Amino acid sequence: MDDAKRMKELVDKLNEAARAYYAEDRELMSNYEYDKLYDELEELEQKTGMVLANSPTVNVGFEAVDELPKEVHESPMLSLDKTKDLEALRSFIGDRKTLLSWKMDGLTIVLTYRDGRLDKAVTRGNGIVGEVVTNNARVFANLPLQIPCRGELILRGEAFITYSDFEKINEEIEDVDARYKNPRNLCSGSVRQLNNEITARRRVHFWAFALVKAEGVDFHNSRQEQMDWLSSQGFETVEYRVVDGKSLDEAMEYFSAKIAVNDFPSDGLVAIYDDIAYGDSLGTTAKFPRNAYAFKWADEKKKTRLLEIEWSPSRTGLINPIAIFEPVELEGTTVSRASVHNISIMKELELGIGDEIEVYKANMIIPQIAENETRSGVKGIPDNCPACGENTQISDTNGVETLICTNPGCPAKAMKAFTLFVSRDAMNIDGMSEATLEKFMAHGLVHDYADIFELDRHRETIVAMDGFGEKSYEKLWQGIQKARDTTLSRVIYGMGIPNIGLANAKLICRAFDGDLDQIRNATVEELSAIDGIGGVIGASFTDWWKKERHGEMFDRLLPHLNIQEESKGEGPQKLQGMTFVITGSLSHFPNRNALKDRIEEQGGKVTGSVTSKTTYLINNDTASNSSKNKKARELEIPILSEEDFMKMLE
Ligand SMILES: NC(=O)c1ccc[n+]([C@@H]2O[C@H](COP(=O)([O-])OP(=O)(O)OC[C@H]3O[C@@H](n4cnc5c(N)ncnc54)[C@H](O)[C@@H]3O)[C@@H](O)[C@H]2O)c1
Ligand SMILES: [Zn+2]
Repeated sequence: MDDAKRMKELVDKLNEAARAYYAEDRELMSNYEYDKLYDELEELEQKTGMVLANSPTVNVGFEAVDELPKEVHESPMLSLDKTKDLEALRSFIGDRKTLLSWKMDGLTIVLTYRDGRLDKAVTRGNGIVGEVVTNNARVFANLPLQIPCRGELILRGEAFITYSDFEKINEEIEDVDARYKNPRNLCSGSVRQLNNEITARRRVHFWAFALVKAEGVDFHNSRQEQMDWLSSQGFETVEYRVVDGKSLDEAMEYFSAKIAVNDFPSDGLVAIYDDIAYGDSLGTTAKFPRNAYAFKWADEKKKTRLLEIEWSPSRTGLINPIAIFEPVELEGTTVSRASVHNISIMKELELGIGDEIEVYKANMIIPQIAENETRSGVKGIPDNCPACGENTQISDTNGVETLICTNPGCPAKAMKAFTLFVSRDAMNIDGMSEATLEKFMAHGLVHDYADIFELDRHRETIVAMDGFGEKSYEKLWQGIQKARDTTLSRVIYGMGIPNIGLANAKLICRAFDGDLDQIRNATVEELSAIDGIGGVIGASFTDWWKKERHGEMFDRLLPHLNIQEESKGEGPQKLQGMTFVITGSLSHFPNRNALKDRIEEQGGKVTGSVTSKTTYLINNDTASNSSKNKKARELEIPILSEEDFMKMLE
C-alpha cells in the first residue's frame, strides 16, 4: 500500500477512536493499539513530509456531544509530547530544576475561584472548548469550596476515581452495558453528569497539577512554590519530585516501584521545568507546550503460548473470557492470565488455543494481550453457561459483542441479587462483603434472603471457614442483628424488582402508608396514580408480585425484621454516604438537631468529631482556627458554611 493511502486510513481510524474516547466515553481499541497506530502515522508523516489536515498528530481531543453548557478556555489546553525513552527524558531535563509528577489518567479540569469561592469548573474538552461542570465539581470528595485566597485563581488538575472505588461503583451498576471499562472512563462519565447527585456518589477526587493564574501572589518564578502554595490553600496536589538529569534515576526508581501499588490511575510521568519564565519563553507547537514532556512506561512485553480461554460467569449474567497462558515474568511478577474483555476483542485478535501471543502489563499493572502472532481464529465459544449449564447467547451492543447466560435463575446471577439485598441502601449489613456471600453460597448456607438472618444455625461451619474466625463471625452476626431494624422501602428495594430503586420504593410505601397488604396487591392504575411512578414502573412492580415464589420469599423474610416507619425525606437522597460534623453557631437552622435531621433525611450521617471518615465539616466560621477547623484542614476535609450546605442540597 502506498504511504499516502495508509496515512489516510490511519487518520480515519485514529479519529474514529478518538471521537469515541473523548466525546462518548467509549473505547474502540486499547490505548496500546491507539498509540501503536499513532506512532506509525507519525513516522509516515516524517518520512513523507506530509501531514493531512485532520491528522490527530496536530489536533487535540474531540468535542463533547452531550448537553452540558460549553465554554471557551482562556488559554488552550494542549496535549503533551511523549517519550518512552528515558534518555530522551534525561536530555529534555538537562541540568535544569524539573518537577516530575504522576501523569494522571482521569479527566482534566480547569477551576476558577473568585472571592475565595469555587466559581467555575470546565473540562478540557477538545482543548479549545470545554464543558462547564461547576455543580459536579462542588461535590468532589476533596475539593475546597472556600479558600483563603481572595483574588482570582485559575488552576488545572485531574479528576479521578481510585481503582478500589472503581471496582465498587462498577459492581453497583446493574445494567451490564452501562458499566465502565476503567477508572478514566468512569470518572469522565461521573463528572459529565447533568445531575450532580450521581457525581457525589462516585467519590471523585481532584489533584491539582498546574497553576495558571493567582492574582496578587508572587511565586518567585518557581512552579514548586506554586504547588506548595496550592496545598496551603487546601488543594490536594499531584505528588511530584524535584529532579535534574543526575537525580533522575533515583526518582524513576521511586516512581516505578510505586506505580504497581498506587490506588489512583496514572499512565506515566510528566516533567515540567521549575523556571516559569524560561518555560514560557520556549512557546508551544501546534499541539504541545515546549516546557513539559511526558514519559510513558515502555511496556515490557513477553512472548508466550495461549493454553486456554476460561469463561468466567459473573453475577450480571455476563460471561467474561479470560486468557490463560504459559506463565511469564512481567515487571517483576509472574503472570499467567489476562482478561480479554469481550468477544469483539477476541475476534479482533483472532485468538485461538495454542496461539503464540505477546503479553504486557498496561501501565505496569493490568496484564493484557498486545499481539497474536499466529492468529488461528476464535473457536469454541461455549453454548452453555459454566455456572448453570443453560444456553448462552451472544449479545451485540453498539458493535461490541459479549457472551451472556440466558437463565434468569443462574446461580451466578443469584449472587448478584444477594449483593443488592445486603447493600447499603437496602438491608445495609455491615461486614457482609461479596466475597463472604460467595463463600456462604458455595457452602450451601444461603439459598434465600431469610437464610441470612438464620446464619447462627451454621455458626460452627462459618467459624471454621477459611479466612473466618470467632471474631469476624461475631462482627458479622452483630451487623445482621442491626440490619433487622429497617424500613419497608429498603426491603422492597432490596428485592431487586426491575425499575424499583430506593426512591421509587419510598414513593410507593408512602403512598400506601406502609400498608404491606395494599402494597403487594396494588394495581397498575393505583400505582401510576402516584406522582413519580408511571405505567411502566407500575407494571414492573405488579408483575414481580404476581410470581408466587416472590411472595413466599418475602413472607419467609418478614418475621426476621422489625419494620419501622419510613423517614420523612422526600425525593432522592442527595447526601447518601456522606458524613458530616457540625460545629459553631447556626443561623439558618434553629438548632443543630434541625440540621442533623435535614442531613439524615437526605441519607447523610452526623458524627461528633472530625476524622478521616468525615466528608464535610459544617462551620459558619470557615476561616477560624478552631480545633475542628484545624483538624479538617489537616485532613483536607472541606469546611462548609450553612449557605454552602444549602446550595449543595439545591
Ligand atoms: N483507546 C483509544 O481509542 C484512545 C483514543 C484517543 C486517545 N487515547 C489515549 O490518550 C492518549 C492521548 O491523550 P491526550 O492527548 O488527551 O493527553 P496526553 O496523554 O497528551 O496527556 C496530556 C494531558 O495530561 C494531563 N495531565 C495529567 N497529569 C498531569 C500532570 N501531572 N501534569 C501535567 N499534565 C497532566 C493534562 O491535562 C495534559 O494536557 C493516547 O496516548 C492514548 O493512549 C486512546
Ligand atoms: Zn448461567
